[in-house]
Amino acid sequence: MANNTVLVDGGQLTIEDICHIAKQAKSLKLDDTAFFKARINKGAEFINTLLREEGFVYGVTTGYGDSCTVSIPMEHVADLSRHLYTFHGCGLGAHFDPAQTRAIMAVRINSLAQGFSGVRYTLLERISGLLDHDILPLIPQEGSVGASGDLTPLSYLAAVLAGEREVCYQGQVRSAASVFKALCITPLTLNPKEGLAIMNGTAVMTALACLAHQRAAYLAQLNTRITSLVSIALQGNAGHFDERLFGVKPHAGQIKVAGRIRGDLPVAALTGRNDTRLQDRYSLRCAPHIIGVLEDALPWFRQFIENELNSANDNPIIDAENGRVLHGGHFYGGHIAFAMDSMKTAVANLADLMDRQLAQLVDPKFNQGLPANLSGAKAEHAMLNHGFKAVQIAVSAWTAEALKLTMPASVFSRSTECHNQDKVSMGTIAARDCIRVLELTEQVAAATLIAAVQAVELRGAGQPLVLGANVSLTLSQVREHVPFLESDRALEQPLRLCLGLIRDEYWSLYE
Ligand SMILES: N[C@@H](Cc1ccc(O)cc1)C(=O)O
Repeated sequence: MANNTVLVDGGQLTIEDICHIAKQAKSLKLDDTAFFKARINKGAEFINTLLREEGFVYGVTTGYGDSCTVSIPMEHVADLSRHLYTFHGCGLGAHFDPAQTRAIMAVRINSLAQGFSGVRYTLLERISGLLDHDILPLIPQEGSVGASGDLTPLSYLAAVLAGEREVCYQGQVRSAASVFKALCITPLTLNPKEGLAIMNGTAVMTALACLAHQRAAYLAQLNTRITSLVSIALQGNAGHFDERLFGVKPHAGQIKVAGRIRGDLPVAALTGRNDTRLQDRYSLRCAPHIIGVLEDALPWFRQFIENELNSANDNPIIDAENGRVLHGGHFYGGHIAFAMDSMKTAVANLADLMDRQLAQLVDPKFNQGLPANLSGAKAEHAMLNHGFKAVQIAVSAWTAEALKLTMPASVFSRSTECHNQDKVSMGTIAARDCIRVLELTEQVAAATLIAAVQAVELRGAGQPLVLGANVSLTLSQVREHVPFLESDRALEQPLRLCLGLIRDEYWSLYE
């Protein structure tokens, strides 16, 4: 398999696979072997057999959810999928961006490829075809309770496959019908179970969770490097990251963070006892204990996310092999809800940590002799210049906004749909909150990184510092893009630039 493709064959995908497809670093390749096609088609054929022999299948010859007691006469069965995506066309709010939309499509196709949804191979091919052409359904973000699946947002994928609603194609919003016509794509008439199979799962929240996991992992490393810079700039006590010290409280992620900071600090700082200050404030001394929580949680987040990603999250489950239709609640996104609620809390704690680190850097009462607000102005203009004062205020605002979003979404279950869905996950809201918390925390990181680099340079102005290779690399990689702040400057542009670099994972951090 060429390594610029991700094979979807009913096997296991990783978070990275989904992120690669989302960012177009790799393309999705659907298994086209006769074996796989037959395995998938067997489910669709089994539904036809059931219809012929028994004349009854939930969601095929019945209404949906609480309306399952309503029977659909055979002559109307073919219209049911169209009705399903049509009445769910009520999403509101901003649309998912292109990367998120690709991730959603890839996650859904992978669930259908498990072979338990009773859809035709053709349906998988059509979703994969949309990804190949980068025809992206315009999906509104709001309107899923994340338990009866992401029904409403996924109805936009179902409708587009049928040639309805709008897509984003080559950067423009156009009707799906016009794009299909231009590319000679025939709209797909969905089979009776296919509308439900596309919509009755957790693809939206799981896709966001994959993207969030990658961003959170990078932020944990970036916050670690920033902590090293802050410690150097504040002449911190390197002994706080001592190997033996962490050996006696052995959380693996915490040990990893302490080790990374230790590796970043100049060797001289590690040898002696810090005689100027015994104990730094908690935002330095406890940084491994804060970042370490996220580092330790990332593996279990991954386990939850990848399990969901590689599952048949649908209902009913069509077990063609054993000739059974299994009715359950696999559309319920409880694991993703919990992972996202937890991740947003751990990430917002990083925002809070960096906010406190920056507060120390700018404050002449605590910054060990650095200029107020880290202003780099020469003495004759010092009184005019305010350096990072407004940036620090903005960081406090972004941090407050991130912290405010940590209210768990999963505890806000509402009994809905005539009390059929009387307990729901709210996982999609949790995932959207998590993405927003990540955005805000990246803003905090961009500002703190620029300020910390300035602080290290100011510290070195009197007597040049001996810096380790990692830290020197970060300094030069920041300085390639953001010059030293001597006289007051509007910092929006460098902040935006830095934010883009964080999102592209530009800085080399740790192995
Ligand atoms: N998730 C429901 C199906 C459903 C679909 C659409 C609805 O509007 C409501 C319910 C089930 O599988 O039981």
